[in-house]
Amino acid sequence: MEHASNRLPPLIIHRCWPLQFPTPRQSSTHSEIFLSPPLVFRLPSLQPSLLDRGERNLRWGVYRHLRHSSQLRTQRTALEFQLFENMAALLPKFVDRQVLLLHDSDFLLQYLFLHTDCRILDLDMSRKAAYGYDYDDLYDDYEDYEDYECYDDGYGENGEAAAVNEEITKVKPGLWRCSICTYDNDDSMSYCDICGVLRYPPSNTGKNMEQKTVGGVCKDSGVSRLAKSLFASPPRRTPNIAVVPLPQSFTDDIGGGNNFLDSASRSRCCTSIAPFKFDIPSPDDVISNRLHSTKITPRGRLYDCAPPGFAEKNAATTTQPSARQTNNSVAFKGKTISLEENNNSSGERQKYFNDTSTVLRNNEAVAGTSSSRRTHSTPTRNQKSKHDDVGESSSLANGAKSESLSSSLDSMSLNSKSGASKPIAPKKTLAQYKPEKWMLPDKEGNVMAQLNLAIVGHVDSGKSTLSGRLLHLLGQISQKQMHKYEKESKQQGKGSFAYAWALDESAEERERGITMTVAVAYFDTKKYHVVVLDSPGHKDFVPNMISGATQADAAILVIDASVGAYETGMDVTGGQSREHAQLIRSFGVDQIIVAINKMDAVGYSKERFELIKRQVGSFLRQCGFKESFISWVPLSAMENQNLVTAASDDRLKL
Ligand SMILES: Nc1nc2c(ncn2[C@@H]2O[C@H](COP(=O)(O)OP(=O)(O)OP(=O)(O)O)[C@@H](O)[C@H]2O)c(=O)[nH]1
Repeated sequence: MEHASNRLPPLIIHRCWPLQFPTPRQSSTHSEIFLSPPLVFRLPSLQPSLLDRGERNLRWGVYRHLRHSSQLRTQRTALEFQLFENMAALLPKFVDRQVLLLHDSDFLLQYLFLHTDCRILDLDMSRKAAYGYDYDDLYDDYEDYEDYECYDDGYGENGEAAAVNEEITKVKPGLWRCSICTYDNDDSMSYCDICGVLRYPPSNTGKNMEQKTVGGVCKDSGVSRLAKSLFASPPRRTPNIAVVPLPQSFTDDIGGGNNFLDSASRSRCCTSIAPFKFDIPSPDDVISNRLHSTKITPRGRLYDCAPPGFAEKNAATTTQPSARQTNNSVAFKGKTISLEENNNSSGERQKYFNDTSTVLRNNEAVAGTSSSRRTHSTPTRNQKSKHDDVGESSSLANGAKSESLSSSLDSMSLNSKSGASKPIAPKKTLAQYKPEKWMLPDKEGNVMAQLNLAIVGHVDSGKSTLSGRLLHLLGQISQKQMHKYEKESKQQGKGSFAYAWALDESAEERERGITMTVAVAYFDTKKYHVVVLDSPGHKDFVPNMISGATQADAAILVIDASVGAYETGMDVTGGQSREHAQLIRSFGVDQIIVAINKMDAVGYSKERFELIKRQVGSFLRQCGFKESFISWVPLSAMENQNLVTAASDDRLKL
């Protein structure tokens, strides 16, 4: 066995809560690295092109292939790649031993302890007892970590971990385990019966996704920037860090070497945000049956990452799996893109979409009918609203109309001096859309990769409202259900939260008017099963937010443009806009849409938008986001500006 110590200096591994990463130290005698064990470990060398330090180099596809491999995540530090290189040599042995079946990083730590000269500083006392690790009192200041008991992965003081984990990870024949909520589904299910997450790997691989084309997406339609961002793939990335290639045995082990890696990377890792797929509108009852919102439950993987007590704490306010049958709401975290973006041929946005046009060009998307357990029906066409939604739905259904909608407001401009926008009452009816061709599901293919999309941002920035509104516009929330939310929220004197109620399901969340747990919803695009992770914005629930963020492939950062609220969110001493952006990036998310919400509250001021864009952009670049991976969208979730369709208010046209 080749010991990593042959190639690397002794390594001290610190385990710590992700928010407490200190600066690693390196001396001539040893190196240090800080690991956040419950989070995602970026396996090295799985695909060289993904090994840019700033990139997310491993996605869930790989995890799933490795049968729910260890969850371990390293902070990006100068030393990270030392561990990566080390792991490149170690991983084949891991796979051989099937230790990747285990759920936590302890096996890695144990392995390194046993087979290398690494000095392992494990901050979990019980494990220290079990493994006999040395403990250095110098690091007592990490005692906070011990508060997070939910990080316990089953390793008891009696060293029964392996047996426990083996039992946990064992899936009975005829079942498959959801990677998100860990529910054991019947083999016939393509989606998790509890949380709706796409089965991966699929039971029926179907046609090669590469054979699908998505040409012409959004070209002519009135689709907004938000929708387009969801369709778009980011620019191709160029690796800038040399990588030690994996031994052949490892690539063989994980499923066919390059073929697998290519496949995994295509579907999961690197390049594309899925083509956006709108479910075909359907009658209320069908919608009710099709859609559901669920919180990630204590049994779910997300809670594995939360501090101890959170699972229990949130159990009371968490929608249990059964709630799926009674609640039609679906959490959607969306990106907003303006129609204008569609027609804009200049500037960054155009560049972005030029860069990201691969998917768009190829997409003839198709939406929403991929779920085998869903019932599809012909869209109803008799429920058109007289409200704005109708116009938007019309423009969504027929791209040509979007221009006329826009041109009808040509006299307006994005200027604060033009005054506050005319208040528009929340829409009361469900728009029924006639889906465009690109919205329709890919009937030819039956396999979709999964894209996890997190919605993050400061408390009260409008994340849930934006999500609920989008779901409504997309026909994912029925008219009947929306009326119910409106009625109930008004009865509680919280009428403005009607859309948020689609996501904030628990009594406590509704009472307090804040999201407390991550809401999960989904929708399908032609090639992707998009899982929406609606994160709480209150700082008290950062661990919950993290639990969602660690799953994310892409994110929408919602910024409240209101005077005072924006500044608070960006405050260095607790602004959650800042913290969420940092966290999202540190968890490997590099594609982000900044949704500058509540533009109505600042009179759709272009100056305000530009100010926020400049300041937040600067901060995001500091966080490590690349300019080309950031998309900016001014919008008003409440007034339905720049969501699914282009803004009807010219002041929002950039
Ligand atoms: N004026 C205006 N108010 C909005 C807009 N979007 C949301 N709001 C209001 O902002 C308040 C908070 O909205 P939420 O959707 O609950 O915000 P959130 O970010 O989900 O809140 P947390 O999940 O608790 O962080 C509600 O009263 C909404 O009505 C908008 O576009 N314009």
